[in-house]
Amino acid sequence: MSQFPNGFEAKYQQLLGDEAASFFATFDQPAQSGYRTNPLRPAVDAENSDPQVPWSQWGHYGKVQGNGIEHVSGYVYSQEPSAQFVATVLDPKPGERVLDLCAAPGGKTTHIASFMQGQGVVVTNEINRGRAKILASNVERFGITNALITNNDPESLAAAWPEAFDRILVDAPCSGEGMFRKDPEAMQYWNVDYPDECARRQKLILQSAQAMLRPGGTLVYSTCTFSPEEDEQIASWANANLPLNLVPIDKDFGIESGRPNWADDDDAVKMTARLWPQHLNGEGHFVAKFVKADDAAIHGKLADVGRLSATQRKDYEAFVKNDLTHGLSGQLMAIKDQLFVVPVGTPDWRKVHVVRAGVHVGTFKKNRFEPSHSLATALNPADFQLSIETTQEEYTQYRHGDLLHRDLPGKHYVLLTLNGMGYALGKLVNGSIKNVYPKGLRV
Ligand SMILES: C[S@@+](CC[C@H](N)C(=O)[O-])C[C@H]1O[C@@H](n2cnc3c(N)ncnc32)[C@H](O)[C@@H]1O
Repeated sequence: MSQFPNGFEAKYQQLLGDEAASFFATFDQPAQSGYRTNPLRPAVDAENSDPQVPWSQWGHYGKVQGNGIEHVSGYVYSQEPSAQFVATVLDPKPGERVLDLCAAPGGKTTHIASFMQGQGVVVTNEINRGRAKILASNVERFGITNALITNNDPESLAAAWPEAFDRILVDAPCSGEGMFRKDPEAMQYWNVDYPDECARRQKLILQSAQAMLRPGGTLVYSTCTFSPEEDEQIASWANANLPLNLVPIDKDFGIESGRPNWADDDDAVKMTARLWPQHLNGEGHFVAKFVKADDAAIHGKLADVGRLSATQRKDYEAFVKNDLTHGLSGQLMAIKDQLFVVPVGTPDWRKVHVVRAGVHVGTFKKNRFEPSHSLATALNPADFQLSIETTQEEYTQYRHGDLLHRDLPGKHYVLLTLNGMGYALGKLVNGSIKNVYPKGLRV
């Protein structure tokens, strides 16, 4: 049997009774790994023999290679199977404005964006600055073009954006018991009082989160812990004390209801969902879904984006005409010599700390426009006039910083691909493909 922190075993023995033995036995089994394929990318390999995660549209069991082209080019995202239930319950729709409040490293954000198909806005926030940067790089790698990435505490966001969102996900910081099997180091923070400590923070986060939800909007609260203090008891508290009403979650495939006897016999928590490792192939998770009373349109101002000068517009349009198959969708925004495209409907961000808005399109130089590496991840081969397939050897050489050659005329920014998957821009000039791979990314 695994080495648990003091008090953990006794607590779950008492809570689970007869079921405790099968629960503890799961800790001697390997953790379940999974990944999702990316519907924002073209289906380059429709045949996938890895078994499907039953509750997740794009989900499969299996491991992703960190340095493989599928991961580097954002065709897959590694995510534990139970975690894939959360955005499925949130059920975001194209065109909506969605907030992922506790978002790094970006597992749920990339899943949310998969449902939104590039339409609407996903505001993805992370309180921790270092983790917000990791979130930004994962958003970019996955080819998400309709995101506003922010780095704020929930209270400041609530002050800036009252009732501004159709859907909100609170994937709360928690005691992480459901991850003990996957990452035994997570146990070191645990003590018998830790769940109560986390619950106090979760209540504060939920208070701010509900203030940002429009009437009639949907809020999903999730944790990766087993502790009733952070699961059923938080759901019951929010249902009773915030303007949020629990709504039922469809449960199948061994997913169970929350347990009323762990929340003062509040029957409403039967509407919540628990994923237990002894009942399905996945780690421990808890999910509750709420709707805010009354229906109404989104409130709040929209971002005022910087307009392009006539010269900038001409240079950008020349680039689109020469190198892309169509203009970029969204609102173009110039900040000095930098060009961005931000999603239509982005809320006014003047009072929040933005890490990245939409996609960095490129830089205006004297009489020309230089596209950014971000376009290699934001766009797909069909969006470029020319995409050039490379060999595995050329892929390694180019990512190292070398020049490539092709017997092709003209001057174009091209997308370089491996197995049909884009990984970098190249600058084709009369047969030479000049290396424009960012120096910081070279390997
Ligand atoms: C469970 S993790 C999020 C995982 C992420 N949703 C995903 O799917 O990849 C919780 C996040 O909440 C952040 N966090 C910690 N304290 C917070 C607070 N007081 N308010 C908001 N977020 C907080 C953590 O930095 C962490 O990134």
